[in-house]
Amino acid sequence: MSSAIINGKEIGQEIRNSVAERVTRLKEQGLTPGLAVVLVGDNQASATYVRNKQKSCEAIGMFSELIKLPEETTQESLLAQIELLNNREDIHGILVQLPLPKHIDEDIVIATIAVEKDVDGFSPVSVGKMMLGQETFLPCTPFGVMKLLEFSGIEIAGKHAVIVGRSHIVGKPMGQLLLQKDATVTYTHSKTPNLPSFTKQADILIAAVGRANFITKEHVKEGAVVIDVGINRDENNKLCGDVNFNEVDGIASHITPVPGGVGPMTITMLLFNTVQAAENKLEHIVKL
Ligand SMILES: Nc1nc2c(c(=O)[nH]1)N[C@@H](CN(C=O)c1ccc(C(=O)N[C@@H](CCC(=O)O)C(=O)O)cc1)CN2
Ligand SMILES: [Mg+2]
Repeated sequence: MSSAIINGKEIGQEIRNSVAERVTRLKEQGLTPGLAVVLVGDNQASATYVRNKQKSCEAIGMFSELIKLPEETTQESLLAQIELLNNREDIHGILVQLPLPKHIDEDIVIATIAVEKDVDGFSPVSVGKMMLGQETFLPCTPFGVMKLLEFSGIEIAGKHAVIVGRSHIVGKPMGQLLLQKDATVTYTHSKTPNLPSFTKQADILIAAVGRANFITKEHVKEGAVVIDVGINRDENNKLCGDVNFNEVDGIASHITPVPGGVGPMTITMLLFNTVQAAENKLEHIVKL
């Protein structure tokens, strides 16, 4: 029997509909949520993601502004742009599309974004708050995975979640969010010996390694929930995940496809966070 497909396009659309209603309510109160997207250089994939983010904002009535800077932009002038956005009343969320050109220090740039506008949830303060379980913006991809699990009715408490990958934007926060929902979490990575001996124990397996079709049937326990965060190109230049879907289909109880699984949730949760940022501001004004 085939595994149940977790459809990120459908779940994402459902969440976007409710975010759109929140946008309408904010506009009735005279506030249009605004997102600034900063794109440096000419990475084609980044340009596509940024375009999709802007289109998604427009589709739900949010304002978005693209700040497009040339590849040779200095770190100093990028930081100055972010400071300007930090101080703008019409901008509630700021995101800097990653990766940045090599001569720019990503850590310094991200740390410059005002925490109340950090809708990617990447700044050290946002990450610290997340670790402490405090209210903050959660990073969009792991936040989206939590929503996929929730909407699919998958129990997390008491389950063994195994994460493959330890990036700052996916693997590390993913483990934290699952831990906060009472999963037992194991982190694995490229230097983990005998990887299948760990992944085979997973009730929930999160693949975030960035290697095409890396997770095969030998990594997966019968009945596991398999979440594929990878976006890769295979030898035929076809979009594929970190999981060899055809091999794992039928072994897993549930599986996310690529495309159409985790990917659409990343932009959905960005919209969600930006609306939240605008609502926070309105609440602040009301309190004053
Ligand atoms: N500042 C940020 N930079 C980057 C992030 C991020 O969350 N914030 N994540 C990735 C890229 N990314 C968004 O920026 C992103 C990647 C993929 C998708 C997506 O919808 N994927 C589709 C397939 C798209 C395709 O056809 O190529 C899918 O999986 O269905 C959305 C967002 C790195 N940088
Ligand atoms: Mg760099």
